[in-house]
Amino acid sequence: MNRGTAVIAKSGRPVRSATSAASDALRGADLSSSVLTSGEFELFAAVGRLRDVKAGETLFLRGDLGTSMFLIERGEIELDFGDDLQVKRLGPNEFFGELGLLIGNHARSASAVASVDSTLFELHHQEFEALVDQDPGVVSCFLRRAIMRVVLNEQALTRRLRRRNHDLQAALDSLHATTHQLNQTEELVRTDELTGLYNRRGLMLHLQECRAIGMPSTMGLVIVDCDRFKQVNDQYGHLVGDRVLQSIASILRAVVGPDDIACRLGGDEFCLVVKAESEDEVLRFAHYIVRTAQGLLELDDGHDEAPIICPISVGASLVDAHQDWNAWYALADAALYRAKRLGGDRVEWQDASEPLS
Ligand SMILES: Nc1nc2c(ncn2[C@@H]2O[C@H](COP(=O)(O)OP(=O)(O)OP(=O)(O)O)[C@@H](O)[C@H]2O)c(=O)[nH]1
Repeated sequence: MNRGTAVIAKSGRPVRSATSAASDALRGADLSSSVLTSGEFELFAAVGRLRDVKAGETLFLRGDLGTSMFLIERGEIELDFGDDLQVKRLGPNEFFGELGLLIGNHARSASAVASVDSTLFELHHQEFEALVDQDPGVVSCFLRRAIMRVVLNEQALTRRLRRRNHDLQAALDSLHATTHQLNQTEELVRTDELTGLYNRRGLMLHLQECRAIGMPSTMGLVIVDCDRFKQVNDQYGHLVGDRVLQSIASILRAVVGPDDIACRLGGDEFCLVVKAESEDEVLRFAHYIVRTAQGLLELDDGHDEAPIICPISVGASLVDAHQDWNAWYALADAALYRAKRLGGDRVEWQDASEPLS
């Protein structure tokens, strides 16, 4: 060991004795700082190769394999770690690239570019080895500083990852809440507020979706319309009218299966779109609705109180899935029109093959 002998300065600058540099380095050194003590700096500078770099000059790029470390004597170096990580700026007496020196052929974790004209010292492995012999005290102090820097960087990275995780979780939660709200809004947009059935918009969207995934070639359409409903409103008031509409909605809800749709088209007009292949199947739905309303009317009969139901007319038809809603509606509406003309409180059928009356 050459403790106490003068260090040969590659840069040609005067150097203090290694012993004084070592004690200087150890005395009051803040090991968490990347700023070297003057003792450390002088010792490293003494063996390092002097390099002048111009503003904008690249020392190395992220991913390059490095074998040397740098000390900054003058100027400023920017370390760019890529992605959205903050650019680090190092100034006089700071060092960087030490893992390249200590590990050898270490992939640089940042790109180093001079932001202004700068003077650096570059240390390779053999120069560092020489220092180990000359002043193990300073080298050990430097190694502790380097390890501390790795640990601090790792802690900062862990903190950043935790924060990012937390932000990601918060973003996911808010995405969940927004999706939930959107679903609820979409549900509201598709639903009739008074009865909870699909509204016309909901029905159209639903049919669009059914067409997209493929629907059976025939369906049953049943249109339901209250008879003389205006009189209910006029005689008992709007709220009673509302309750009658809700009763009809309940009847429709009770008859539909999972593949059928019950909808309030508007005002006192409702419809059912049901999975059906024959006239009988569709008529079963239609007669059930009218009979249920008639049954409730009989219960209501003789009471002076406000009605919970009114007579209803129904038009029904088998419709071709390839035709559009207007064609479907024209068929069932022709049957409904006939039911109304015949005095209401009944079911009428319209065959697709017969002319609309
Ligand atoms: N209570 C209530 N009434 C409504 C609502 N929407 C529409 N109406 C009323 O429903 C009535 C429908 O009247 P019309 O189309 O003449 O039907 P109707 O009196 O049943 O006549 P017919 O169908 O020919 O027997 C109107 O008076 C509307 O004001 C609602 O949400 N609640």
